[in-house]
Amino acid sequence: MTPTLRMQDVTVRLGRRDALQRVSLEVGVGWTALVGPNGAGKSTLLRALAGLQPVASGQVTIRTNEPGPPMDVHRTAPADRARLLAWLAQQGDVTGELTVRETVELGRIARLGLLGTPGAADRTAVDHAMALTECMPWQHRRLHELSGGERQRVLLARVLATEAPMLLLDEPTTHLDAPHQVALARLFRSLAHAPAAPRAVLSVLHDLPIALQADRLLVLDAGALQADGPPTDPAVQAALVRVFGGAIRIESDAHGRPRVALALDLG
Ligand SMILES: Nc1ncnc2c1ncn2[C@@H]1O[C@H](COP(=O)(O)OP(=O)(O)OP(=O)(O)O)[C@@H](O)[C@H]1O
Repeated sequence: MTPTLRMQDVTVRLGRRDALQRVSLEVGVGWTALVGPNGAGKSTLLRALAGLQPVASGQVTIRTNEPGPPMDVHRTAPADRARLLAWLAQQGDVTGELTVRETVELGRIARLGLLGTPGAADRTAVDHAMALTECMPWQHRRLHELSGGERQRVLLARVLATEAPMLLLDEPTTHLDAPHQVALARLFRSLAHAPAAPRAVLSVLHDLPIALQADRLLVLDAGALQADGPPTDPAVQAALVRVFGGAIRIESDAHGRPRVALALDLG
């Protein structure tokens, strides 16, 4: 069973303001996109779900198929958490001196712990993650020798190498060109719906055309959840237009599927 993350009535205080205000939601199997304007609290919400951001009130719990009550994510040991969920930071957090392969291997070390010895399964997971993100050709290059988009794909490979059932991805499409954004959207959908081991994929996205391909949208504004549902839900679409201040329009394509357009009236 894929684990489920549950956020109950969570408030996060940053400085003098509430970056999250009494947010409740559940994240389970499927591809969920978290969207909202700059400063809405998306990264804060993702960090709180990952147990990396202390909360002022409320609780985040993980339910697995282990017997017993759900675990409080903020009280779970880092190595146990790493087996359940993987997090892609908004700003790359690894040194540029490492090679691409060494960087992707860090994803396995988080899972093994520093004293664990990598084996054949670890090498296979690293190779597979690099193949999925098309990083294999640069495996011996150092991170600082890569372009922004190439580096982003390596950091994503590190997350995929963990083989964690829950992926929390903060702006995974940053720096990517259009073909690689589309490839990532396909990858998220296939990971979320893999018949043998479906995963929970939660991605913060500014690319609304890509976000509308997700199974579910969470619309956040000013630290509060404004809508939660599939992209076809009129309440979700209305919330999107509202939180982006009318800068976008939601239209229907020839098959009745929603698509987003920038309201490009420059006056
Ligand atoms: N360390 C901090 N101290 C005080 N306020 C902070 C701190 N970090 C973030 N904030 C504020 O908290 C709010 C939420 O920030 P957060 O990074 O979660 O937003 P976001 O939705 O991810 O934004 P973006 O789309 O720009 O990445 C913002 O108003 C931000 O200015």
